[in-house]
Amino acid sequence: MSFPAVRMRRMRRDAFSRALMREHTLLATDLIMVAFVIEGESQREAVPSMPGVSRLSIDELLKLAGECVRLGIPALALFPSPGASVKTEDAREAWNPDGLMQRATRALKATYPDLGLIGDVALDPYTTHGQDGLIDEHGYVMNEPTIEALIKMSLAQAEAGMDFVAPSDMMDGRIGAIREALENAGHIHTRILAYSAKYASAFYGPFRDAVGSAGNLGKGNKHTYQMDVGNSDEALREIELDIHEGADAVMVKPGMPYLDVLRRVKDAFGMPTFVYQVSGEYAMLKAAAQNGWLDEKAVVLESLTAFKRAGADAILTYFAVDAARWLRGE
Ligand SMILES: NCc1[nH]cc(CCC(=O)O)c1CC(=O)O
Ligand SMILES: [Mg+2]
Repeated sequence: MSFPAVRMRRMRRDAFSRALMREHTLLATDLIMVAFVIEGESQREAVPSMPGVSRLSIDELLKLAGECVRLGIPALALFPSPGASVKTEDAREAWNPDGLMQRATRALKATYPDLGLIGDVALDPYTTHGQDGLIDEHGYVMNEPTIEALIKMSLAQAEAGMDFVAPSDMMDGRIGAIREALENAGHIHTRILAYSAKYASAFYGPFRDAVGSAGNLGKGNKHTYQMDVGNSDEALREIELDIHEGADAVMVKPGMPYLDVLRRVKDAFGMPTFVYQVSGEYAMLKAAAQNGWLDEKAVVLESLTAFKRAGADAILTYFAVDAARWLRGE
């Protein structure tokens, strides 16, 4: 059957039939807000490379959490920006029971027990060298010693009440090791969101400014553990391993340049599949909008809908609060 019997434009003519045939609709419940946490009180430090994003002290974080709850955003992903004074070669502050993440988690859980909390598990905010793991004398990130540190970090977060630990480090075998440690400690409900297919991307630049690891990393890079940009079969192998090691949800990161990977992952495994619209994606959209070159609301909602179309079950995005407000017409 062809033209004129088939006129694709017939269904597009009116808003009601466009609505009826729409395959994917973005909801506030698809979104995970991302926040950077700092010490202090009443502190909001603007991140210059991410206009509109601030690092928040715990009391300010509580206000953001309240807004997430009001808007129906199910979860908040926490990233610590602990400051230079606690950074060490061995990152030991990461598992201090009274460290920043642990205090933030307890405060949030006390006030908003139903808001899901996702804790980043990686050493980069806590190391003097800015790598996600512990390094040997050549600067190579050592796999097993790093896993031992990540286990301690995960247990500290779980103990504080974190709902999801989210290892973003890309060490081999860490999901299984963390799962076993959580089970042995009785944390049978703590979920693991595995950053399984995490690429060595230049789109993380503004994030490294935000958590204060950029200066420490210097000219270093993360190519010996994060994935090569040219690969997607490898992403499927990474995801499969993490599923077998006990991940509850898997992640593809970055987002917009990796929609093909997202689709392959969702099709291959049918796992809860999350995607991260990272800091550089935020900065790109924001900068163009601030120049008047793009319509911010339109492009942000379009980009988030595209993640759903590509197979994402949930989206970590710095735009979560804005997007949820726009979806309600606020
Ligand atoms: N463990 C580090 C980490 N966790 C999340 C991001 C990036 C997030 C973003 O760019 O928004 C990074 C940066 C990196 O791998 O260097
Ligand atoms: Mg892996």
